[in-house]
Amino acid sequence: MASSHFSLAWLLLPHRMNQGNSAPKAANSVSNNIAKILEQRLCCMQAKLTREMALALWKNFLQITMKRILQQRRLSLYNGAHGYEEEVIKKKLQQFSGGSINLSKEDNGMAILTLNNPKLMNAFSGTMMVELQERVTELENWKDGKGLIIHGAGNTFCSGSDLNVVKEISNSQDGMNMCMFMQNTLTRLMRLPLISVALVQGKAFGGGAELTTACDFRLMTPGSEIRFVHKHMGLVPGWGGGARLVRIVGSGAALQLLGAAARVEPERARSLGLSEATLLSSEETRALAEARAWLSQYTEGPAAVIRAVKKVVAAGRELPLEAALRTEKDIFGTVWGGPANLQALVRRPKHK
Ligand SMILES: CC[C@@H](C(=O)O)C(=O)SCCNC(=O)CCNC(=O)[C@H](O)C(C)(C)COP(=O)(O)OP(=O)(O)OC[C@H]1O[C@@H](n2cnc3c(N)ncnc32)[C@H](O)[C@@H]1OP(=O)(O)O
Repeated sequence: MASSHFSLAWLLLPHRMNQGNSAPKAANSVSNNIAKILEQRLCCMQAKLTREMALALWKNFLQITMKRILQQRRLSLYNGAHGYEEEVIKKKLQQFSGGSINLSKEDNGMAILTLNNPKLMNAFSGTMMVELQERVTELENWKDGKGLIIHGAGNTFCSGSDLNVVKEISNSQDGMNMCMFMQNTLTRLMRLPLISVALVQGKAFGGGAELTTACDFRLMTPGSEIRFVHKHMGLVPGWGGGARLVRIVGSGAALQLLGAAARVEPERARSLGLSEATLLSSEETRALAEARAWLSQYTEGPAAVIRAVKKVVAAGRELPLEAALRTEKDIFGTVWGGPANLQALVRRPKHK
């Protein structure tokens, strides 16, 4: 605005000064000088404005980037202080390609994350581990999101880590770094302000079984199974699936499932509280439609409220009581007097 006013004045000035015609030379020289001074000032101001705008944009960019990095650090478990070398393990994982992790975000606030490596029963290649981290970052930055369904391509969920990769990184340093990398990603996944569902079709084995526990709910199709096969691989869960399983089914049942590498079919999963429901269809498209319908009962409504619901529950699930209560207070503050709250006060619904 300011710069356009100045340009206008500068354009008008010589014309005005020439109107009288009484002392043309002197007037011309004065007008030229004034014009020059104005031109110089204008240039200075434009340069200053451009500099200020660039600086403001840069500051804004830095603030957003810092906020994101801090948010990721806050939501993650491991950083350099824990001997975790993210860039080292990422570089390593990038060497083992295959498959992909696909994300589709829908206008209704629901996202579908597809584990896509059907040739290997959707086992996680190195690049898929890195892609999962990227997709989680994308979901963290999706402010309209309310729900998430994770499923596998080709009618099966996931058979864990790609054993070809496991073999290549079987030394202790790589193993620890991969473990911390996946724990960070799955912890951030679990803490997303989205209500998440693992749709288990076919097999969820090893790391695949662990991934299901990072979701709020599990739905199973007829004939599917969840199996923590780690013991048979001479391992224990390392992606956080052991700790989360204890919180879902209790320590006794977790010990049974891990200790026997037991096959958990839909009925047993339901009775243990590991699965919320058994779907009617085991056909890929129909099962996904059923999962959407099931999830939509929790995601209908304004995003701000649904996300607040998930945040309150996540705090209650993870934090000691006093910290959870304080967090609940803060989250309450984000919805109290908000649009949905004010509209409800006008509507005064009866909750019959
Ligand atoms: C820390 C590591 C730990 C973790 O992350 O927590 C792990 O996850 S370790 C991996 C644990 N998973 C396994 O050990 C699964 C091993 N695979 C199987 O038991 C079976 O393949 C199956 C998943 C039960 C499927 O059996 P089936 O339906 O009979 O199919 P195929 O066996 O013919 O499998 C097709 C094809 O896929 C390959 N495959 C399957 N899983 C993996 C895997 N995890 N890594 C690498 N490759 C895998 C399988 O070998 C077949 O390939 P081809 O032999 O070339 O046909």
